Amino acid sequence: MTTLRQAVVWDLDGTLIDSAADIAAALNALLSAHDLRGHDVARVRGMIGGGVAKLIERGFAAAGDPVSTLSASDLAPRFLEIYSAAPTVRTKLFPAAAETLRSLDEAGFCQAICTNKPEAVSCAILAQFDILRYFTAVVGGDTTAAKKPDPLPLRRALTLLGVGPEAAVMVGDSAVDVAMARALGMPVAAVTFGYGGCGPADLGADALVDHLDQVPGVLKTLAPASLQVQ
Ligand SMILES: O=C(O)COP(=O)(O)O
Ligand SMILES: [Mg+2]
Repeated sequence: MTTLRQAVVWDLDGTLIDSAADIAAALNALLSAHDLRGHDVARVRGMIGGGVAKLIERGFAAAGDPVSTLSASDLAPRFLEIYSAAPTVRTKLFPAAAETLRSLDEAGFCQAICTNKPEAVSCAILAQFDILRYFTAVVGGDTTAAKKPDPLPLRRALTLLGVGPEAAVMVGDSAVDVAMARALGMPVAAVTFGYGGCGPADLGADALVDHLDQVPGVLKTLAPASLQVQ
């Protein structure tokens, strides 16, 4: 049996970490500084996944004060300052996240993160939960010139992993994850507990995952047998 390296590229928010409460707290602090009312966590969940500027744009629009894309980008550094000061107060790993990453690592898979969250705070959060060591690469929303759903960050992740798209599977929670993987012809699994916005079944993923401990089994069904790591 061949033992070619096989890779898993993970989304972060809504897939490995349940980060909505800390993101909501930072967004609400920013809204409050502009004399606007905040949103509850459930509402903010649906705003996550497009990167910081998109979150701000959605947050201000929902508070009744739409800001242009340009000023959402202007507000991004302040949001990031607030968020980066306390990114793991209420954030938790989803059940079995650490165990799944460890078992895939032990089975010989190489793993990367491809998130629209900025790279530095993503690495800080992964380190905080002691799972940074499982990733060969962390590609954030500010790492390349484009964000998901553009395939550029996924290409960067694969380059850093040293594999082609035929040897990798994407695991995410949103339409942007599915679209990005499709653009490179990569199989994609979607978690059903994430921040996807639409129903998981509507994402058009190749497989659905209700619990992260199902991921190793799902990888077997999605990856060509010739690439399976023994
Ligand atoms: O939108 C964000 O900031 C991050 O979201 P992601 O980790 O799901 O890409
Ligand atoms: Mg996500």
